[in-house]
Amino acid sequence: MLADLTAGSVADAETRRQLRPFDVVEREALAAPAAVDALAALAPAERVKVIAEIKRSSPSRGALASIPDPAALASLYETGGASAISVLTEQRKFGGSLDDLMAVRRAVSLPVLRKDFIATAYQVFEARAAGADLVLLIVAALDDATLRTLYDLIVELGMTPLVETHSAEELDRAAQLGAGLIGVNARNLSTFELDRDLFGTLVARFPAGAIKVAESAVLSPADVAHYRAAGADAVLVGEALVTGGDPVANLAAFRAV
Ligand SMILES: O=P(O)(O)OC[C@@H](O)[C@@H](O)c1c[nH]c2ccccc12
Repeated sequence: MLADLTAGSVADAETRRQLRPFDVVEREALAAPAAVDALAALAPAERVKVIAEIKRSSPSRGALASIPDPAALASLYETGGASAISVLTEQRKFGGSLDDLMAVRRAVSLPVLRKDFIATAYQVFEARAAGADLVLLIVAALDDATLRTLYDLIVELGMTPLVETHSAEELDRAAQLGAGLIGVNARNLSTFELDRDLFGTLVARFPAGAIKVAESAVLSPADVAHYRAAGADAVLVGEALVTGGDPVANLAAFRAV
């Protein structure tokens, strides 16, 4: 599934490149307003930081929410105290787009994450041109050379990589990069199995100074407390916020942990 999602995202980017060639997107990326410092926004603090996600559907859960106005939802997330906004831009299974990201960019001053299956430089330049401040890199989807190349490009463009892992070996690969923002996804992106305890199992392997993000499977404040107790600096929440009614109230409850 992860290979299929990555191949699909790369293919869709290739289609876009036919209309907007690399040099055009590169020029737009270099002309974009400077990226926001995401590490400062997500730095460890007294209270857990929340990365609030805009996600319409997923392969594991199907349709979640139509989200006709992602900018309005992002504004509610900002009001609710989110520290960053994650925007799914993968279209085939998650119903997202770069248009969503650009709309969110115009609506909030928080750091914005491009959540997608990134495997090419073109996709990184697209993210910057659209106003992203962070870009997701999924360790399991990339070989070491590609991971290194894309990591360096994201940093070179002034953005922050969120390096996502799902095993000890992948966390060690993230540490090798010198990543300052590392996530552990409770969800296995190939089998969809969920393991909220994986973060706690791996927390000791985070490099000193890296910001520790627990991703997925937060359905209640108790889940946030579980990740916080295990050492998470931040949590990444999607489904519970897009399906759970009042996002401002939900965020307040998550942050009160
Ligand atoms: O909806 P949840 O269980 O709160 O999960 C959010 C987020 O962690 C999840 O959407 C996610 C984490 N890593 C990803 C990589 C690709 C697509 C999606 C994801």
